[in-house]
Amino acid sequence: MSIPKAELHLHIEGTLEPELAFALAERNGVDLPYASTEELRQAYSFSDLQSFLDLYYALMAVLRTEQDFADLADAYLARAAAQGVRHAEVFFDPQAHTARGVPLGTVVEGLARALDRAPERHGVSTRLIMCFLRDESAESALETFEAARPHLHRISAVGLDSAEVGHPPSKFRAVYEAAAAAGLRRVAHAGEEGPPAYVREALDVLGVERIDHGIRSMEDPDLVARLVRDQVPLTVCPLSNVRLRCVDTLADHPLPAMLDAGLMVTLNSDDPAYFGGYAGDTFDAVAGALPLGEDDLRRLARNSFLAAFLDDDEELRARYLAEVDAHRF
Ligand code: HPA
Ligand SMILES: [Zn+2]
Repeated sequence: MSIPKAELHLHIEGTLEPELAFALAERNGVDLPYASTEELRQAYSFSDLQSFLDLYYALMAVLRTEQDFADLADAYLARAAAQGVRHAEVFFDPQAHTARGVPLGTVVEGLARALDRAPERHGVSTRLIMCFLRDESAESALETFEAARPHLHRISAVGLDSAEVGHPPSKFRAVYEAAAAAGLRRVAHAGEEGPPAYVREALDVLGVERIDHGIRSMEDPDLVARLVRDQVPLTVCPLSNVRLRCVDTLADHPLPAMLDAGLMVTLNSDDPAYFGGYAGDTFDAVAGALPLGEDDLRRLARNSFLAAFLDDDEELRARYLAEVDAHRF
């Protein structure tokens, strides 16, 4: 679906398509334990978040140089633009790379090379969001933040991702305080596999402005009432939820109930190379499987720009919103 949209929940490492993984493996002399792209694709069958993360981190071995990160981001931006994405807020996982000996500067400067030219090359504006791995220690997150200080002019926000259960947001209070003091915006994954209490903690302890996923909030009516009252954006990823078995089938997804409840929901692709679709594919899939009308789809697209970190360019946000309003299905 080509309606103009912002992508607010997108892990750049999750856009690594099998073809690019093999090309980078060859360029860098990295051995992949798969004979072909088809064999690799067949491994994309997940039982939960952890089973996905194991493959996701393993494949990152092919990403080594600035050019690799630039090529990865440029390939994503081209695909996103072709599916109506006008603005992309891109997550990256620095610790997944520094742990393999790839310097943080290589990652940030490589990604920035592609992001900087995205407006002319692809007609896409961008922001970069640095995520901490919640299954690593709080000290490691703080060290990562300190290492990122020379690059903060490139980074708009911090986020929190990886294995959720057993790693509550409160573990990261200190690094979120440091990020806020440095003027960064704050988001966090919460309520994907973890309980509604993690969503509350992300808001109350970490001071986040948006919740990534947040679908399990629906189990807690008081929390839903608060999220509606404050219009806290939830970056929902239905294809991810089905592939990681947080939801049985797309037809069972709580997206319509979330919209009915008055929640500020946006639609996103999370790790599109692994979960079966980019932003436009995700709009197509939910439109096909769920009782959503054109008004709902337009609302989801409007929400994506309203929830975007475009406060420093309200003119651009207004232009995007006007494009959504002018869209004909
Ligand atoms: O959906 C996700 N959840 C947590 N961590 C992640 N890292 C990439 N995708 C995800
Ligand atoms: Zn995610």
